[in-house]
Amino acid sequence: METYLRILSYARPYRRYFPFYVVYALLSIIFGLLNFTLLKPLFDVIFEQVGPGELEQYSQKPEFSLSIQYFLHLFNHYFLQVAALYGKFGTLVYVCSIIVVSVFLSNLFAYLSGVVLAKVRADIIKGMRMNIFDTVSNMHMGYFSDERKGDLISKMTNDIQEVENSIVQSLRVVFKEPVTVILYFSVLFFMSVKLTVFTILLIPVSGAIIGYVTKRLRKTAVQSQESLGRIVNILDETISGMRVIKAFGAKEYIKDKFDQETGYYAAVNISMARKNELASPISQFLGVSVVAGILLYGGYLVLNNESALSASEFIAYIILFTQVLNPAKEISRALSSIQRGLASAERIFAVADSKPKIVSSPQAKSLKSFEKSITFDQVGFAYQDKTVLKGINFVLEKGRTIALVGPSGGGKSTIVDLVPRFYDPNTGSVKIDGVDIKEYRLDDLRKLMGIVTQESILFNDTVFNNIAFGMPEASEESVVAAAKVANAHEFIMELENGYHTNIGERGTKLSGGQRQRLSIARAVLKNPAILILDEATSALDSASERLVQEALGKLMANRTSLVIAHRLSTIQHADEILVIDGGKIVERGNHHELMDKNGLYKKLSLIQSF
Ligand SMILES: Nc1ncnc2c1ncn2[C@@H]1O[C@H](COP(=O)(O)OP(=O)(O)OP(=O)(O)O)[C@@H](O)[C@H]1O
Repeated sequence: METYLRILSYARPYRRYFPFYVVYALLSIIFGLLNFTLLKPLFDVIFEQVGPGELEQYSQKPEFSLSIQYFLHLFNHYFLQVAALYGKFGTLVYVCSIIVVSVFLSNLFAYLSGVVLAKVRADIIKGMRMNIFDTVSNMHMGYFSDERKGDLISKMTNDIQEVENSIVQSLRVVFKEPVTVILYFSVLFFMSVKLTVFTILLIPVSGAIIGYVTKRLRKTAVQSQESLGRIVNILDETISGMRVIKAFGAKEYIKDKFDQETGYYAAVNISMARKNELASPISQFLGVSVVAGILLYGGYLVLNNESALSASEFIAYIILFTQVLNPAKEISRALSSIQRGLASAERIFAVADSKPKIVSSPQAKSLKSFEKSITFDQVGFAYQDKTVLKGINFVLEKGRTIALVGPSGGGKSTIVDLVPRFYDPNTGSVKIDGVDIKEYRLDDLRKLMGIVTQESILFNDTVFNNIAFGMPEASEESVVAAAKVANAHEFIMELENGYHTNIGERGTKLSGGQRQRLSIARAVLKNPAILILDEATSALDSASERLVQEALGKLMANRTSLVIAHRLSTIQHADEILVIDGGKIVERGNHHELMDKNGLYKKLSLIQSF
């Protein structure tokens, strides 16, 4: 229930539509009901059931009062007048015309209420999507290594779709169908209390049976959505890793994996469908059984003259009752789909409720410029319980470059990730201009930095938008200027549409070196005070390598840079080199000092393995 209400809370901004919906829905129900209440007089006329007493009774117009009695009387008054004037057939035409008009109105209002609901439904889902997207984009980096990507994508697409299909669809059922049932039952009560009490006694029994079936659906729904998450994961890995899969002949392996998961998904869905499909036949069967019961009991009462119902009233009663079955069935069907939707909604809300571990503190200071230095003071860090950094101390002065080198897995990437607060240290602190970076506003801190990663992170967009990423106000000239500094302008101009060429997903239409130069151009345009650079390890051909090196050189010139270095040229130009191994700084100094030391650095440089 709590989850359900929470979904509805997304509709709060649209509550002004609710009165429209209520009015339309009520009118639709009332006009629908009118059809069936016309049946009784119709039968009366056809079966010639109207006695002289009744004729007498309705010959006068009634005194106005706001009661069912008044309207019934008024209706019968006109009805008998029409009957007297036009005869049986004329009355039939009269009744049928009213039926046609009221069916038309009933459906018109049903349509209008549906339109209002569709708007609210679309808005609820949009609100949910935006909410999740926002939450996920605010999460700290660690979250993305803990959560499976496929599962996240699946939650943001399939689960939301499931909520849309089931729960929001059932909104109609929440109001319209129960009101229909209540109104129809009121009329039934009005017609015969005895018979209606009898039918109401039968309903909880059928309700309990249907409830039992639908409750079991939820667990299966969770399994199904989790499996779908894994399917998306495999698909994502397969498509992004197609090159490796083909080269290593791993097609069969990945196919088997996919086959297993889709097989499981199919099995879960079959089991879910079995339960789901059961709901409708069961309610159909129970419904007809109830009608048969009423026929039997009511027929007995009528035959033995124990009921106030006339024969035509009894038939009208039965017909009206069968009309209650439809909304009742809708309610039972909605109950089963709500269970599925709730399972999805819970998965979505688990994401929506995750709290980012790295946020600006409420008293955070603004940080407009970088003046003096970045300091690592006794920094220690662990991923969960795996310690990867211990007692890291260094000072990076403004305008200087520090290069981090060392064997793989030593902790270099982790060190640079602490500067933009992708992670926070467990012990010690990282300071900018003498103040712990946790005390600055996160946005301000990151605005000072430009990051060029080992793999060029490009988006399926134009060259222009990839360079001006996060800077929508950047001018054409500034983007071109940045591209020129990054040695990218020439190749961009050779592309089909120059700066407006779409570079494909992750820039697959470009070469490795071109991708790197685009990433560099992006950093040049941002012109950050602090540059964090993770040099690519993959070797480029010498011409391309020279262009990239030159571009990097220009990017780093007169800038404060923290570089994970793999190129000897970068290392030689660094003011200080920190050799990182096993989470510690094991050697430090410039190139010559370190070569003289005869330690790990010398060993690494001799085998060229930075
Ligand atoms: N998200 C993570 N969760 C758990 N452990 C991690 C995570 N990221 C890295 N590690 C571990 O932390 C250690 C340091 O990794 P890091 O990436 O900082 O090393 P590195 O020196 O940059 O290596 P490389 O040169 O290969 O990129 C490694 O042992 C690695 O297995």
